[in-house]
Amino acid sequence: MQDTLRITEVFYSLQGETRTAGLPTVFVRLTGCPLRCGYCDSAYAFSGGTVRPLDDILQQVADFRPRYVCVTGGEPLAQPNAISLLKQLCDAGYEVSIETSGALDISAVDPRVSRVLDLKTPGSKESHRNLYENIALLTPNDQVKFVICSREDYDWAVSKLIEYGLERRAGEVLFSPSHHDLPARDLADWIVADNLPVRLQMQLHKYLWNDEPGR
Ligand SMILES: C[S@@+](CC[C@H](N)C(=O)[O-])C[C@H]1O[C@@H](n2cnc3c(N)ncnc32)[C@H](O)[C@@H]1O
Ligand SMILES: Nc1nc2[nH]cc(C(=O)O)c2c(=O)[nH]1
Ligand code: SF4
Ligand SMILES: [Mg+2]
Repeated sequence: MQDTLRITEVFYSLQGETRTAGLPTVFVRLTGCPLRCGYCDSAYAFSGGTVRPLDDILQQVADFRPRYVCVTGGEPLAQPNAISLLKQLCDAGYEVSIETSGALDISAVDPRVSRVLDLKTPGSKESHRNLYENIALLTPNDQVKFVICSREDYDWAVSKLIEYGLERRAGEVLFSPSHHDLPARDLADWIVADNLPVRLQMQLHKYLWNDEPGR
C-alpha cells in the first residue's frame, strides 16, 4: 500500500503570510485538526477531504511548476505521513514551509523546511496546548507566529518573546492581528511604541480575495 494523506485542497495563490508573503506559492491543505482556536479561518478543513496517495499530491504540485510550497491545514503534523510529504517536496527542489499550531512535536520535520510555529495566545482558547519543548528546536530557518486577539494577548506575546529570546532563535517573529478581532493599526502602534524586534503580518489574501477558500 502506498503512503496516503487526507487532503482538503491544493491550490496556487500568493502567499498571504510569513516571510514569503506576496510570492506565488502552492498550498497543500491537510484535513483534520485536534485544536479548536476560536478565530480559526480554516474550519472547513476540520473534516471531509480526500485520501490521496503521496505521489498523486506531488504530481499535482509539480504541475503548477512552483518555487514555493506551503503545507498547512488543519494541523498538518496530526497526520504522520506529512513528514514524508515534506521531505519529498524538499527533494523535488521546492522552498517548503509548514504552518503548524505548535501543539505537536516538530523535531521530525526535514531541516530544509521553514517551520512556521504558531504559539497559541490565550485569546485562541488553546494556549494550554502549546508544546514549549518545540522552542529549543527552532533555527534561523524557522519562524514564530503569534495571532493576537486583544491587548491582553499582545502583552502575553511580548512576555513570551522576552522569556524565550525568540528573535535570537528564529529567523522571524511575526505578530498577526486576529482577523475581525483586532484592528491591524492598533497592533502596529503597539509594536512601534515598544520598539519590538518583530514583523507585523497582515493576511494579504484576505485583503485581496476576502478569504474565499482556495485563494
Ligand atoms: C489555519 S492555520 C493551519 C495551520 C496550523 N493549524 C496552525 O494553526 O498554525 C494557519 C495559520 O492561520 C492562522 N489563523 C487562523 N485563523 C486566523 C484569523 N482569524 N486571523 C489571523 N490568523 C489566523 C493560524 O493562527 C495559523 O497561524
Ligand atoms: N493566500 C493564502 N496564503 C496563506 N498562507 C497561509 C494560509 C493558510 O491557510 O494556512 C494561506 C491561505 O489560505 N491563503
Ligand atoms: S490549530 Fe490551526 S487549523 Fe487548528 S483550529 Fe487552530 S488555527 Fe485552525
Ligand atoms: Mg488561511
